[in-house]
Amino acid sequence: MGISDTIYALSSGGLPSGVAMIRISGTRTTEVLAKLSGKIPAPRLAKLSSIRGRNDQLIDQGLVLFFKGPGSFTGEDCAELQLHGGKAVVEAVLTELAYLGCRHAEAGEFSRRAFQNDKLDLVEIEGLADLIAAETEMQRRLAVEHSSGHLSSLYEGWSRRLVHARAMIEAELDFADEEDVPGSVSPSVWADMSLLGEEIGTHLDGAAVAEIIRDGLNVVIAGAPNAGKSSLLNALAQRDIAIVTEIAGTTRDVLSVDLSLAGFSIKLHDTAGLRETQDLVEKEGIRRARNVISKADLVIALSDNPCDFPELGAVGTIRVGTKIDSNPDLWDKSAADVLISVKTGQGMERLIDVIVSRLPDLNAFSNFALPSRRRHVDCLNEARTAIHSSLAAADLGLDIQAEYLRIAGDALGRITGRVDVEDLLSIIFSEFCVGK
Ligand SMILES: Nc1nc2c(c(=O)[nH]1)N(C=O)[C@@H](CNc1ccc(C(=O)N[C@@H](CCC(=O)O)C(=O)O)cc1)CN2
Ligand SMILES: Nc1nc2c(ncn2[C@@H]2O[C@H](COP(=O)(O)OP(=O)(O)OP(=O)(O)O)[C@@H](O)[C@H]2O)c(=O)[nH]1
Repeated sequence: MGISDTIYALSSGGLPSGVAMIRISGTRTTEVLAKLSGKIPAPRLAKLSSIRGRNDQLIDQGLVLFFKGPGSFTGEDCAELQLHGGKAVVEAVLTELAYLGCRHAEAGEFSRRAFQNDKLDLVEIEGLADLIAAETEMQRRLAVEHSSGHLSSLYEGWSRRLVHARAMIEAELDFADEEDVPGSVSPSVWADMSLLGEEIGTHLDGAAVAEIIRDGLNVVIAGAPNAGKSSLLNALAQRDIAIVTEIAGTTRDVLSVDLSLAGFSIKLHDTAGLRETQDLVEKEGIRRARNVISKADLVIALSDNPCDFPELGAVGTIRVGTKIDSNPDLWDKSAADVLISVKTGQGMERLIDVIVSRLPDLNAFSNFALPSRRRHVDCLNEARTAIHSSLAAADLGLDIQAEYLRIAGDALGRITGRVDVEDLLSIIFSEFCVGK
């Protein structure tokens, strides 16, 4: 490796902070530590040291940790400097590291090295990125299943079963008599492949829920002008985000806000009131409203008049009657799912309960080992299809059946990164922050 194979970055967050952590990785780690702190501490023991720059000038007193490769996060020699989290302190140490010939790490570069040194596979690395990005409890639980290796073990178990089946088939092909057509493979092999296809199918059933947990549920507030849409958005967000006026047609563009409900991330969108109009700007607003409604996971349809609910044709709709403080007599029970007044707060808790009841039922899943990324889902689908093709190809010969199982194994291997993923790496690692 060249002179700048040793990388560094501030791995902790914004400054100033109580303590800041600078991480170093690469072949020159010990040399750099010796220059900065005079000595190399015993591996994995935090040692309080003076950190000195050129001319022996004291920069800070902090904790120094050394991790001898390959027993480190990246698999290389690594070090951590846990400093006082002042801007100038950190700046001085980073400057010193550059002076000593190290290079600032790129986003995700520590994790990339961990992958290259077989410390982490791609599922774990993607899980780490998700764990760092997680804002809700559900996102954290999903991510930690990936980052901790649980999902990787599941996929590796499946890969081993495929390899075993292929080995049994190859043995039959190799050892069948020259004149003989290859005989049959033990039925238990096919029974296991059939079971594996089902297991992958069940696992894939969790993908829709995982996607909602990871990317959030799209909830759209829709209805006629003046129905109280913007008032509801502001009330649910507990912030003054949308402009509220008595003028019908106030909201033009789609306004979005992120909420956390029952541990789920919700993307709530306020839209322009739906009506016939000649106003060009309002027309465009309504076009955008219809567009987000068509992509919604859930629509909250508002009306301040029971005879006037918008017909949206959307998948999941909650019908909400508004302004019941001013028009209580207009409504009978059957007209709406929920009646609210943003002004008095009446019905708001019930509305939230109804929204939560429309969220995926996590009790249906025994754990959070769910496929959360398009990339995983595509590979899993490919593997399942190939297994089914193999099972259906009994008439075409064992070699064709074995080839389908090879395709299935490769698809699974691409999830964890054991097979053919060079072109994916830059995309995956670029999602990371620097220092990870
Ligand atoms: N101070 C500090 N805290 C941290 C990290 C870190 O790098 N530094 N982590 C960074 O993400 C996470 C912990 N993850 C880590 C993963 C592996 C190793 C490591 O040294 N692995 C070696 C030895 C394993 C062992 O002794 O059990 C190895 O895998 O060989 C360290 C931290 C969260 N907390
Ligand atoms: N009395 C009463 N008035 C309400 C309530 N909610 C909203 N309003 C009033 O109804 C009017 C319209 O509210 P908005 O929230 O702007 O309605 P909107 O559906 O977003 O309207 P557009 O942007 O025009 O589509 C405002 O004057 C609000 O103060 C309520 O619960 N009770």
